[in-house]
Amino acid sequence: MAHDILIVDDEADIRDLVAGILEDEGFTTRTARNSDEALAEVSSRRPHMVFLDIWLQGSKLDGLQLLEMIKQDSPDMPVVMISGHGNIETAVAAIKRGAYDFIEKPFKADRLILVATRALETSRLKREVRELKQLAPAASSLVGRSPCMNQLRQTIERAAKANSRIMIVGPSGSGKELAARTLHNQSSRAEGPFVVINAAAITPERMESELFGVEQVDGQQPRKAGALEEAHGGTLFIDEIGDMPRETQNKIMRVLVDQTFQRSGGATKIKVDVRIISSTARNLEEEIAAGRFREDLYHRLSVVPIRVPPLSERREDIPELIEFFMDHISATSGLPKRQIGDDAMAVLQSHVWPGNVRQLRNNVERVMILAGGGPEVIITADMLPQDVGSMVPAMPSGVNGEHIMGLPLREAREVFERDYLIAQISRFSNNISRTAEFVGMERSALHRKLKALGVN
Ligand SMILES: Nc1ncnc2c1ncn2[C@@H]1O[C@H](COP(=O)(O)OP(=O)(O)OP(=O)(O)O)[C@@H](O)[C@H]1O
Repeated sequence: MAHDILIVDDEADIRDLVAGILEDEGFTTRTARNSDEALAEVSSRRPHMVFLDIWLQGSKLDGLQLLEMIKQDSPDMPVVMISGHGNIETAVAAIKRGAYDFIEKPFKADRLILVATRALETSRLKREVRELKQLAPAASSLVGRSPCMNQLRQTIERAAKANSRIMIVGPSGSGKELAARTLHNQSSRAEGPFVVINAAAITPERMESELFGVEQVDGQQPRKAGALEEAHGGTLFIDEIGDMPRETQNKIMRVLVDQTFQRSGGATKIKVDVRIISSTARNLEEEIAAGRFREDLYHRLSVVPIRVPPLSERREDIPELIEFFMDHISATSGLPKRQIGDDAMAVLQSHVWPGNVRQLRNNVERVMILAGGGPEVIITADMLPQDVGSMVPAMPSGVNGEHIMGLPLREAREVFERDYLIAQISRFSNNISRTAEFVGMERSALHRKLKALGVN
């Protein structure tokens, strides 16, 4: 669809000239002679952009006043001011009030077309960013209200304010990168860049050029800026720091001491202001003991250590995470949301989740794709991916276990009751009141039952 451009000018010659040039380029144009006509055009159908004369002789509102009216109603619509010779100061004032740019009379056709194309492109990009932000709240919010997640959020909030280096420790897929992003977003560097480098995914040979950049062999210009340079004024997140080669560890140590480094193959010292957040799923103490990681580097990087707990320590977050992922996946892929039946939720909450939140998310997506049907479909336990259902260590062994068949009924029932109750208690994170409510017993009766079954 051709872009629709409104041209507001009291001079017929200028209106015709601008309209002619833009129409030759394939734009659709409308014209207005004064502020009343302009406002009527805008309210009849919002144009994609406006060219607006600063003076507007014989009009109720002058260009600046009209600009303010338009911006109040449509803050994202680009407005380019047309200024007469010697009006530059007014044009600058217009930009301060939200105009995208200005062109000075007399102008060349090329300049007019360039300004229009850029303004429309910027407006499109802004709209896309806004839409993507709406679609992807997932990128920056830590979901979960379990005590350990609340504690993590509190620690992040405190640590974000300080400028100190942070080491985030936690198993794979538990949310270390998300925690690092949250730290960055809550810090005074939030407006600066957040650059990620994954030490496990980069070969030792490439690690230095990725971090420090590469100098052009024959000239002064850098051929490639490294992650440290890109992160200037912001945060550098080094994922899986335990996998960083020893040689690079030595170099990064030097950066930490005086915040300067040299590009690969270069001699110039580059000074940067970067906050480093690192993460590891490995036990760095063991890596230090084995001589694979520098102890002094560890102490420098781990001024504030933060632990992200595995999902198995916060099973009560699972329903909220599932809801969150369903919303997100449904918004980004168009798949309908589903309802999770009680039996399926019990299995999902009892599963060990070695791949943590990432694995949970992938399984939610798999279920949404494979379930078929619409939002009315209720996911039952037998519809879950097989490896989820079969890897539930806390599920009653009496249900599928063979040994139950060798027991008399009374003892088999005891085995079942014990395993069933242990599984439910673990699912509710050892909260007896919530377990009692779910299994349909009084709290005191559940206590007595557990005592009789020998469960502590
Ligand atoms: N608390 C949470 N709330 C919402 N989404 C989460 C949460 N934790 C993790 N995720 C999501 O799970 C996925 C994995 O998280 P992330 O990449 O942060 O984990 P990680 O610990 O850095 O993993 P790795 O060790 O493999 O690098 C991401 O899609 C992330 O958005």
